[in-house]
Amino acid sequence: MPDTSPPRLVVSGLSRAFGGAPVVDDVSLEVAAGQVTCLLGPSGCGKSTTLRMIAGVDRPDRGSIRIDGRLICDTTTFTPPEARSVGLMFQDFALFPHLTVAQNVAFGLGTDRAARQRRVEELLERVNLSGYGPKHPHQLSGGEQQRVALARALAPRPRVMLMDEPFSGLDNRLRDGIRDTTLEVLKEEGTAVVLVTHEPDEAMRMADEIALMRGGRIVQRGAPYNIYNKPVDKAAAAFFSDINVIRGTSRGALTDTPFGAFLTPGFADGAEVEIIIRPQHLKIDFDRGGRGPNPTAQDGTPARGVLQRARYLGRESLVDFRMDHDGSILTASVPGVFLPKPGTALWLMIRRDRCFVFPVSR
Ligand SMILES: Nc1ncnc2c1ncn2[C@@H]1O[C@H](COP(=O)(O)OP(=O)(O)OP(=O)(O)O)[C@@H](O)[C@H]1O
Repeated sequence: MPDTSPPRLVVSGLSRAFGGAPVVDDVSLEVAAGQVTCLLGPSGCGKSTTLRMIAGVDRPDRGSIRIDGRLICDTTTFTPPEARSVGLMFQDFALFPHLTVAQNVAFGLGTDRAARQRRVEELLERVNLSGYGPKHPHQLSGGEQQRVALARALAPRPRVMLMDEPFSGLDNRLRDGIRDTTLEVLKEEGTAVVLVTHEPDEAMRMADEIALMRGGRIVQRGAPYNIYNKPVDKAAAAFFSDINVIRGTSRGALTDTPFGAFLTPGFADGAEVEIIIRPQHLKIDFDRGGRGPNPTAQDGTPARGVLQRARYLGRESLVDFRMDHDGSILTASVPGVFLPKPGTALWLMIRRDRCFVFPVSR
C-alpha cells in the first residue's frame, strides 16, 4: 500500500524580514520521516533564521509550518517550541556540566525510571558510548561530548530534528567519523532532519536532499547527485567546486570555442553564453611535436596551454594553465601525483557530457 501519510515536516512559503530587509523569502520544504534535508548556503543567506522559525524560537512574517499534518505555526497560530516535538542540536551544544552523561541524556525524558534508563542505555549504545553513563562531560573528548549531545537531543524521540552546523566546533580529523555515526543514528531513529551547513562536502555526505539557499531563497532543491551534476546556474555550480568558465556567442544553437563547437540549444543568435566545466572534467594530453591528440566527439578539439603552477593536494593534483588562445587561466585536477614543470606545454580537452551552459551572468 502506498504511504499516504503527510510528510513529517512541511514548511510553506516561510518569510521573515528584519528591519524591512527580507532574510528568508518564500521558503518551502517537505521532509519525510527518516530523511535528511540540508539547508546549504553561504553565511548570511538565511539558513539559521529558517531553522529558528521551525524550532519556534522565531516567528515568521508569512507562511506556515506543519508537523505530521498538524499546523504548528502560521500568522495566527503559534505552538511554543517545547510543544512541537522538535529536537535541537547546535554548534555550541552545551551539556550540563554538573550532570553525568546518563543524566544529560535522560534530561528531557518522562518520570518512569525504568523507561528512562532503558532509553538512555539504548541511545548510549547507538552512539558507541555504552558504559559512559556515570562519567561527567569534562571527562569526555569533544567528539564524545558531541555524541552525548546527539543522544540527549534524540532521547525524547522528537518528530523532527533540527541541527545548525553541529559539527563545526570539532577537530577536522574527528568530523567525518562523527558525521557518519550521527547519520546512522538519525536513520535508525527515523526522525525527519533539517541540517544547516555552509559546507558543500558536509551536505553531500549527509543529505538525502539538499536545499541550496542564496539571499533568503531556495534556489535549487534535489538529491546531492542532481544538485552537483545539474546546477541551476553558475553560482550553484561554483558553490561545490572550483569552476572554469569559457565564454562564447551562440549562433544557430552552437557556440564556437577553441575547444570546438558546443551545442547551446535554446539560446538566440548572438546570445553570450558561459560554458562551465569543473577542474576534474578537463582532460590533459601531452604535446606531440606541436600537436595535441585528434579531436573526438566526446572530448572535442584540444587547445594548447602552458603550465603555470602544479600543486599536489594528496588525493589529486591541481594544475593551472595559461591558454595560448586568449591568455586565460584554466585549472585542471588530476588524480594522484601530476607535477610537470612550469612552462611545460600541454593540451586540454573538455568532457562535453560534463559541461553546463548558462547565459552570461554579470
Ligand atoms: N534577530 C535578528 N535581527 C536582525 N538581523 C538578523 C537577525 N537574525 C538574523 N539576522 C540577519 O539575517 C541574515 C541571515 O542570518 P542567518 O543567521 O539566518 O544566516 P545564515 O545563512 O544562517 O548564516 P550563518 O551561517 O552566518 O549563520 C544575516 O544578515 C543576519 O545578520
